[in-house]
Formats: sequence, C-alpha cells, structure tokens
Amino acid sequence: MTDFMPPIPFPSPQSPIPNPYYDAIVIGSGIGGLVTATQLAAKGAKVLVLESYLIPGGSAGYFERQGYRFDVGASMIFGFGQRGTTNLLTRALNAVNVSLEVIPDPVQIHYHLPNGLNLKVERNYEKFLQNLIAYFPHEAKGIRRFYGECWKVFNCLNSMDLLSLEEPGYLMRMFWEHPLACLRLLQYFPQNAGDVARRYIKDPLLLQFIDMECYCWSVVPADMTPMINAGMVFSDRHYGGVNYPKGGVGQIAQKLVEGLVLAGGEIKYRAKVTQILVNNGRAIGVKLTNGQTFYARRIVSNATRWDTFRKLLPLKKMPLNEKKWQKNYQKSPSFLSLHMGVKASVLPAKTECHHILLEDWKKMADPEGTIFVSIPTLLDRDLAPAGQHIIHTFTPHWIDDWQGLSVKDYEAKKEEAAWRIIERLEKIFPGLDAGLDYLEVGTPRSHRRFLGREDGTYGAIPRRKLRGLLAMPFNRTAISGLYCVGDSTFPGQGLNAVAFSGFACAHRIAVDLGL
Ligand SMILES: NC(=O)c1ccc[n+]([C@@H]2O[C@H](COP(=O)([O-])OP(=O)(O)OC[C@H]3O[C@@H](n4cnc5c(N)ncnc54)[C@H](O)[C@@H]3O)[C@@H](O)[C@H]2O)c1
Ligand SMILES: CC(C)=CCC/C(C)=C/C=C/C(C)=C/C=C/C(C)=C/C=C/C=C(C)/C=C/C=C(C)/C=C/C=C(\C)CCC=C(C)C
Repeated sequence: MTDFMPPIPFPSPQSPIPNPYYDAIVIGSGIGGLVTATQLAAKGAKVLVLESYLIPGGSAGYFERQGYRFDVGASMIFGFGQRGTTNLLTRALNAVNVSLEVIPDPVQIHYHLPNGLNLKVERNYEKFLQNLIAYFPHEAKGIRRFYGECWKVFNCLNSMDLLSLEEPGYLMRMFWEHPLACLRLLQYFPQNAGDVARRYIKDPLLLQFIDMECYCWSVVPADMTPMINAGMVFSDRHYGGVNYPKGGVGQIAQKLVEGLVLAGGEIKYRAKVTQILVNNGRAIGVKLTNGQTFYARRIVSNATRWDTFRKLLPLKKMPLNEKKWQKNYQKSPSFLSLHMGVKASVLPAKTECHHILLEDWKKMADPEGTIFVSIPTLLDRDLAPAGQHIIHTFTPHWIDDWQGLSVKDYEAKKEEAAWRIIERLEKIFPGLDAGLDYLEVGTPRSHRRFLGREDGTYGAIPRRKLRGLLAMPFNRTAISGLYCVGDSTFPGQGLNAVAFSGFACAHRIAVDLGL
C-alpha cells in the first residue's frame, strides 16, 4: 500500500473545476515529454507542458557561446529516416505538421580501440561488414549471423505501428496483423545482445568489440544490453541512418514546440514543478516553485523515475513496483563534457563526425575510460564561426567524485580532468591543445543542475544481468492518473527510444481519456 500525505481538496463537490483545466500536463520538455505532448495535442487534447529551464529539449538542448552553438548531449541521432515505422522523430514532427532538414552522416562511428582496431561503421551495411571482417576473417560467418539477427528484430519492429504495449486493443491488432513478427519479438524480449553474439562468435577480441558496440550507447556491455535495443541501433544506422538536424540537435525540440503550439498546446518555461498534487490516491495537478497550481485529468512526468518518486510526489512510502524497479536498475553514470571551439586546421582531412577512443579494454566502463567525440560542424558548418569547428567530447563520470568540493577545488579539478582528456585526444587530433579557441567544461554537477536529473544521470542501467527488457516499466505508474515518460521507461536511453516512450504514453492516455 502506498501512503500519501494529507489529500489535496480537489476535485470535490465544494471546489469548482478550475479554469483552465487541462486534459494532460507534461512535466518537462525533453524529447520524451514533447513527443507525448505533441501526440496528445494532435489528437485534440488540451495540453500544457511545464519546463523548468529557459528553452525546451532537456539533454537534447543547446547553448550558444562566442558564435558557437553547442549541443548539450551527443549528436548521433537515430529516428530521422524516411521509410518504415521506426523513424519516430520524423513521424513525431510530421504529426504536428512541422519538419526538419537533416544531414546524412556517412559514418556512424570511427572506433580507435586497443589491439590496433581502427574501424569505421559505414552507413552502407556491406561496407561496414567488410571493414570488420578484414580484422576477423575467421569469424566472417559469425559476424554476418550476429548482425543478421539484429536485422530480424529491426524488421519486425519496422513492419508495425509502434504504440503502447499497455493497450490490449493495440496488442491484439498487432498479433492479428503481424503474428510472426509479434512472436519473434516476444522471443527476443528477454534476450541480451551478448548472449546472441556468443552463440555465433568465439574470438574474445571480437566479443570485446561487440561489448564496445553496445557500451557506446547503452553504457553497459553486450551481456546486459537488451537485444531489442541492439536490433534497433545496429540495423537502423544502416537503414534510416544517423542524421544530423540542420541548425543543431536543439532544433528537434524547437520544432516540436512549434508544432505543439500549432496544434493548440501550451508550454511555459521557468516553470519548475515542485510537487505532483494527489487526491485520494490520484494525481490531479502540479504545484510550481512560485506556488502556482495547475490541474489536469492526467499528469505525465518526463523527470526521471528517481526524481518523480523521491522528490515530486508527497509519498510516505515508495510504491512496491518502484522499489522493485530501483532494485533492478541503477542510475547510469553522468558525463564529464568538454565543449571546445577549435581551429579548422586541427582536424585531419576526411575526419568523421563521431569517434570513440579507448586505449585499454579493461578500462572500457571506468570513469574517463572510453572517450566519446562529436564534431557536428563537419556536417553543419553554420554551428561555428568561419574557420572554426566544434569538438564536443565526453566521458563517463560519477557525481560522487564531484561532491563536497570548494569552488576553488571544483574549478581546479575540472581543469585537470579537461587537460587529461585533451592530451589523450591529441592522438587523433594532433595540435588540439594549440588550436583551442574556446573551452567549456561540464561535470555531473552541471548535468544535475541544468537538466534536473538526479546525480546528473543519463538514464537507467541494469544493476546486474537482467532478462532483456522484461523488467523495464511502461508508462503507467502505481499512482492513478500519473504516467512516466523518457529514459527511465521502456525501452530506455536514446532520443529515438524516448520518442517511442512518448508515442506509447500518449497512446495509452488517449485511450484512457477516450480521445
Ligand atoms: N542520441 C543522442 O545523441 C542524444 C542526445 C541527447 C540526449 N539523448 C538522450 O535523450 C534522453 C533524455 O530524454 P528524456 O526525454 O528522457 O529527458 P530529458 O532529461 O532530456 O528532459 C527532461 C526535461 O524535464 C525538465 N524537468 C525535469 N524536472 C522538472 C521539473 N520538476 N519541473 C519542470 N521541468 C522539469 C528538464 O529541465 C528537461 O528539460 C537520454 O536518454 C539521452 O540518452 C541522446
Ligand atoms: C505481448 C507483448 C509484450 C509483445 C507483443 C509483441 C510486440 C507488439 C512488441 C513490440 C515491441 C516494441 C514496439 C518495441 C519497441 C522498441 C523500440 C522502439 C526501441 C528503440 C530503441 C532505441 C534505442 C535503444 C536507441 C538508443 C540510442 C542511443 C542511446 C544513442 C546514444 C548515442 C550516444 C550517446 C553515442 C554517442 C557516441 C559518440 C559521440 C561517438
């Protein structure tokens, strides 16, 4: 049983329905929140989005300094394809009659790994396979079979409408229309990519490579990465491809907001929700830091589950299923991010947009082990002043290492960490230090502060090996009228993943509201 603090006296025969009264209030304008809001508005719901920051987007936001436009998060974007059903960002924008120009990225990642593994994941699938097989000719068959299984998952997903798995009517329709695809997906639901890889591949170095293929987006090795997600990422990069939005990642949220307003929805900035109002066990509204209250028939939280259940709800006891979830999942590490403006001469000819650097396999998951690099100006020159490029590099870091420091020690620690990363990057970009024009360093504390995410986490990761996606919760919660959306709901981290969670959440709410 969940114990609540004293009930808030609304709605009741004594208190009239407030005006305005919304169908749904969405707390937070991350991509998960905005896709929920736009989908609902497109179905005719009266929607209000409340965002604590000055602009929308959350970890897919941006900031501008000295002529550079930096993406807050990474810039490797899935979901902008033109075919099939898995192009969820394209679909989310189209649903509210807006669109974005995107620039195709010819290489998803250039890996710089131990044992001289220097490999490019080309957009062209066969070229990628050839690059990998050149390093592991004895595993040619295993490589094709592993990535072939990923395609099986993807083809099933890409053949059907992607909506709420909590809606029996949808599930029945899918089973009726695509019985084989559904059965196959059910079979993959409890599986992890590492187990599938090991069925076909024996070479330990190649298995380490597969670990990195997973780690660089799931933040856990292949053994703990759900096969459904691996199927999406390892196939879509060659199908819809990785595409960069012209004008920067921040454009996705800007356009969704434009569409939301066109469809009759509202968004308020500098509107930090401090409490979800609950009456007789039902979520009925929200209260802001300035004391203002808003009421709605349904409340959606795009804050993480940790923030939602520990900070926003007046609960005395955590609901049992949330307790269980927290036992299964922990916060993923945050990142130390370096946003750099550099002279164009720093980049060797034909440099790719995204790089992964690791010198020692044993350190893959350590803080400052794997270094991620995005150079979005290679795709969109307008993001930096003439003659300059942006290098955004980040590496996992835990908040605990950044707590309890004086201002002076915090600044000194940031500076030391930044130079350690720059020194390592000199291996790929000789002359980086000398070519530096601008540097801004973000820590887990910055991510916590600007994104309102507990400990600056980038999402939920399994505490131990779980059965694929079986333990990942959908959108409904133990509190009636309250839904969660974003990366601590099914299917997890990533823009296309949180876009799916937005489609599913809006679908479930629309059915609940009879829209
Ligand atoms: N592929 C990429 O390159 C890339 C880039 C950026 C982000 N991402 C992914 O995007 C995912 C995050 O998306 P998301 O939609 O789950 O969430 P998010 O964290 O991006 O957005 C949450 C939003 O809610 C707001 N918020 C939080 N608490 C609030 C409160 N109490 N009141 C009002 N507003 C509040 C925050 O300010 C933020 O704007 C991450 O998993 C990350 O992996 C991927
Ligand atoms: C009965 C039952 C239960 C069932 C039946 C059957 C069915 C119907 C099923 C269905 C299912 C579904 C729908 C599913 C879905 C899924 C999905 C959509 C998924 C998705 C996913 C995605 C993902 C995961 C993505 C991710 C991405 C990411 C994370 C990215 C990131 C990136 C980064 C960070 C990187 C960077 C790098 C550099 C810079 C180098």
